[in-house]
Amino acid sequence: MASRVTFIGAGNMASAIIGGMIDNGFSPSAITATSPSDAFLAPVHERFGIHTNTDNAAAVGQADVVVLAVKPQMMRDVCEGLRDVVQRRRPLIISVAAGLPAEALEHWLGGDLAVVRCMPNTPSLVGAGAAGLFANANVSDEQRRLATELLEAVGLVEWVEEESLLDAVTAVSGSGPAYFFLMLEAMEDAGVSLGLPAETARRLAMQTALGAAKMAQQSDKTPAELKRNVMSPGGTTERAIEHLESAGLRRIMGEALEACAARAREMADELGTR
Ligand SMILES: NC(=O)C1=CN([C@@H]2O[C@H](COP(=O)(O)OP(=O)(O)OC[C@H]3O[C@@H](n4cnc5c(N)ncnc54)[C@H](O)[C@@H]3O)[C@@H](O)[C@H]2O)C=CC1
Ligand SMILES: O=C(O)[C@@H]1CCC=N1
Repeated sequence: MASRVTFIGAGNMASAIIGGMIDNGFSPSAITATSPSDAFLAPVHERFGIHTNTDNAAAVGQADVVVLAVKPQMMRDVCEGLRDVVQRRRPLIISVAAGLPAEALEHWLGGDLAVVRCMPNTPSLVGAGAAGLFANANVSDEQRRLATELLEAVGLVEWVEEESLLDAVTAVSGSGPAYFFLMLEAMEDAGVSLGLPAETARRLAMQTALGAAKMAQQSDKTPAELKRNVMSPGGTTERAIEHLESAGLRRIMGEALEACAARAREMADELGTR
């Protein structure tokens, strides 16, 4: 891709996307990341060989795409500091911040801009990300293709046509890796309680998660059917699944994802954008 991409912020999410882009053949020389402190920038420069800059506006001066990857609480100040250069240059803006509406970002950046809101996740770092994207009315088909190309370099891209659905995407896939990491922790602990060495239990749990996800992706059966195929009548899996169901796992997952989406809405309210 010939486009020059500047990341404002060089933390977990920016590093995950940058790493995935480079693994997928994007040129490090077309990527710049910014942060107020060199302490954050030195590791990403060493790791990825990209340009770095402590001056956000200078880094945006050459960019075709600007990825806003700072904490939501900092976004307003960051955007207002970029207003002049963004209005001159008019790059495609892609925000990965949870909660913040495209309209607020556009307003803070001076108005009338093409803004894509993206909710990615950290497995982007290993090329297995999942991102939900929403485009405001100013985004052209060409810019949609550009955003798709950029995010597809690090995984699955799903566009949503209603912005409010990004809160649901946050609940399922944005925060989702943490639920599976929790599950891995719990399965390792349970394996250790049953006598396995911790490393063995961890490797078995990780490979099982990977295998189950791959099977679910590749099979034309639903997860419910695949689950039933593991459950021999009167066997071991049936006993474990009965326990999870009667302990309310489905209800707990539903409540957890609802709490997650509610927090995304609350964050937007706290930042005075709704
Ligand atoms: N961590 C995750 O799994 C996900 C995070 N997000 C979103 O990504 C965004 C970033 O989150 P993380 O990467 O986890 O945070 P982080 O704390 O790891 O990174 C934030 C970065 O912003 C930099 N920064 C702070 N002030 C700045 C400024 N004035 N100018 C330029 N850079 C500045 C920091 O130095 C740091 O490099 C958030 O808005 C979050 O909602 C979205 C999806 C998943
Ligand atoms: O926890 C958070 O707020 C961010 C957004 C989605 C994943 N991490």
